[in-house]
Amino acid sequence: MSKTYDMARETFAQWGIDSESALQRLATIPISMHCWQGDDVVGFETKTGSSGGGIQATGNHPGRARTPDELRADLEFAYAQIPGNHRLNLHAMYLDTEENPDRDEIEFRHFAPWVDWAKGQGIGLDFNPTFFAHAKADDNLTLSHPDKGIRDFWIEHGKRSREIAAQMGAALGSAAVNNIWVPDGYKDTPIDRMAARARLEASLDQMLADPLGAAEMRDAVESKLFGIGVEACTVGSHEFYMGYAIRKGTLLCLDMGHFHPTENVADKLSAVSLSLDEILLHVSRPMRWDSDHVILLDDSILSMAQELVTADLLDRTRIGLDFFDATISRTAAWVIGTRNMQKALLRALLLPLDQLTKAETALDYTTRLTLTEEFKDLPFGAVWDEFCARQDVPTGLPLIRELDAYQAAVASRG
Ligand SMILES: C[C@H](O)[C@H](O)[C@@H](O)C(=O)CO
Ligand SMILES: [Mn+2]
Repeated sequence: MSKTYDMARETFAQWGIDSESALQRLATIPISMHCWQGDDVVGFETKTGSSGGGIQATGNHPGRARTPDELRADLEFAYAQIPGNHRLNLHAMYLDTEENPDRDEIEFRHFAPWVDWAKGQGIGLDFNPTFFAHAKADDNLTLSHPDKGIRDFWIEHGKRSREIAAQMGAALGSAAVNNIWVPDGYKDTPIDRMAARARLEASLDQMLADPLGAAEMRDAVESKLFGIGVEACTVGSHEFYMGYAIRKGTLLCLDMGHFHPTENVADKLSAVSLSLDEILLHVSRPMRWDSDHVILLDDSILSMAQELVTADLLDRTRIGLDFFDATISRTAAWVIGTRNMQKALLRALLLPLDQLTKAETALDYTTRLTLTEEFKDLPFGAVWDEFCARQDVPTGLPLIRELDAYQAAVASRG
């Protein structure tokens, strides 16, 4: 134990906070790191369509992973710089096979190398059907397309994705979340929103009809406000999916970039959790729109972590990340973003909750404000450094040296 940590431990103890319990709790919280930060959401299929689903990585920093092996090597490096034991969130378009199955033909075996690798790493996997970057998504309509043939194609893709997720969960002994994000929408004002939403609902019902075991997989549905090319209407809006998740018992995915920029997504956690068993988060940093910037240790992330702790939602929330920045080192992006999520959680775990709730219940808002502001000066950094040291993960200058050296080693990738 370092001297600095020892002093910090004393300081927190004076406020009635046990930093050791905070460290122990933090070590048990897995973050599901998204594979798509490593290759700018390109995937490993032979591309058949132009639709990017309105999401777009910008930048051309050297080092993009071009193969599953390169992506796994980058992930291994990133995990080694992140304290704790985490998960990988895979999209269906990241299959690893010599075959070229269409989306409605994918099977578990096309992802077997990922499962073997995850076993070796001791990490869990999560999964996502990919309803974009395909010729049959070029109308910006998939599960809600007026053409039954197109809807059926995507329903089959969705069913297969669920089965793959369930087999991943079974193989790894840890339930995989299968998150459904559908980019469907209209660039200009539609006449019949109801018909599109009714079609989406009917398609989802068919996709989810098979009740797969909760020990192997859990379904999640992700809403969105708008995307490039679907500015006027997104079929799978927040209200649509909140109702759907509550009625059907799926997880609701709250992506921090999928709301009006001034909305406080952290505020939604307690509200929706009263009607849902579990929540999935896509922690992101929207800048003016759903720009998917790397998350900072900023107010929005701190509030999110604080809500998870104060509302006692950690055991009912799967924390996933969703950002992609191709203007910086992609491995550094993963490491910085994931560590920031952990740092935010640590700060929340180090709050004097009893004192704060007592003050609030007594309507003593002066004490509540004094406490939150005084707390900002406490030595969180020393506790974080101790956490990293115990997990044998670098901080400060040694971390920067690691990140730079890895980036230099992958920069020659074509
Ligand atoms: C690649 C992801 O599925 C995607 O980012 C989705 O989760 C999303 O947030 C779309 O805006
Ligand atoms: Mn998302």
